[in-house]
Amino acid sequence: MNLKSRAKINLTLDVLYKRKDGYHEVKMIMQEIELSDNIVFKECNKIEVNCSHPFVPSGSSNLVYKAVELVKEATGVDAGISIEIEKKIPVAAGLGGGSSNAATTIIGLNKLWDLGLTDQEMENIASKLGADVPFFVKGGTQLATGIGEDLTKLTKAPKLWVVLAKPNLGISTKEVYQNLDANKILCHPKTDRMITAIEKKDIKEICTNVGNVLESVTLHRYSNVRILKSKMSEMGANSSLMSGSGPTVYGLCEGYDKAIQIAKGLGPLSEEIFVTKFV
Ligand SMILES: C[C@](O)(CO)[C@H](O)COP(=O)(O)OP(=O)(O)OC[C@H]1O[C@@H](n2ccc(N)nc2=O)[C@H](O)[C@@H]1O
Ligand SMILES: Nc1ncnc2c1ncn2[C@@H]1O[C@H](COP(=O)(O)OP(=O)(O)OP(=O)(O)O)[C@@H](O)[C@H]1O
Repeated sequence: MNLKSRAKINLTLDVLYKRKDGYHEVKMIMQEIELSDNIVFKECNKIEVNCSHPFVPSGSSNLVYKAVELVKEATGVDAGISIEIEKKIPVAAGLGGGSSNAATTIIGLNKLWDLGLTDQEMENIASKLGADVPFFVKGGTQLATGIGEDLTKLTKAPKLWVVLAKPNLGISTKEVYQNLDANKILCHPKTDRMITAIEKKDIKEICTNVGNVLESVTLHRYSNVRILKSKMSEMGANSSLMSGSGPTVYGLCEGYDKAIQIAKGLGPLSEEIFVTKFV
């Protein structure tokens, strides 16, 4: 069996405060995009996870392996599986690639092993793997609160093209959160306005209200992320923003031709550029 494992961007990402457990209380709107990895499931008598990407581990330290173990633990199934991850989503990029692979694994095993898990049960398993993982069980457009695991599905957002540009550096999400002072955030995104804009399918308002407080950490540190963001807007994207903890920057466009034009223009500045769209 083959399943697509799609990436996400953060349309908004607000941090409300730092919790006692070290995590941050967030309020963010996540959007699934078409850019995807391919996950191949094959019958096997033990757990095997392989990925040929140089920065992604094979074997037991891969999030996918951990997802298989958790599904087995939660359901009592005694079976093996061989999983191959064909990577296209840039790694350590702010696009949730590993989280998506883990969620797709839970969904895939639920089908293959006929487990009858509900979305809520799959989200509960997913939340043990990472803050971003539960989102990918249902995908689409969702409001995420808590550390990212309290999810509310929103109306489907209107179709927008997305130009993604990933500078040649990997970023640790943990470090970015550690370097954020939640008491000194100057500008919080207007999440509620974004929700209304999505409900009304108001593209102009959606593009006006994107915002990510983690930009204050990553843009401050890396000039190439700053440059990519401003180039996207200069070249005519309706808006541009960093996704997650970065370093990927995205530009939103109403038309495919504009998105392609921007992607071509960014060519010399970034090795990994993709044109994709909202799911
Ligand atoms: C930046 C985002 O990708 C936005 O969607 C997420 O908030 C991060 O999600 P993620 O990568 O799945 O995060 P995890 O793997 O659970 O956590 C990585 C590290 O990020 C920090 N972390 C994560 C989520 C959160 N709400 N507060 C945090 O402080 C913690 O230090 C944690 O050790
Ligand atoms: N299946 C996987 N796919 C990608 N990375 C994985 C996987 N399993 C473990 N990892 C490790 O997780 C780290 C983060 O990779 P990932 O691509 O998920 O980051 P990200 O896009 O920044 O995630 P997020 O947006 O959730 O913070 C990488 O350094 C990688 O080695």
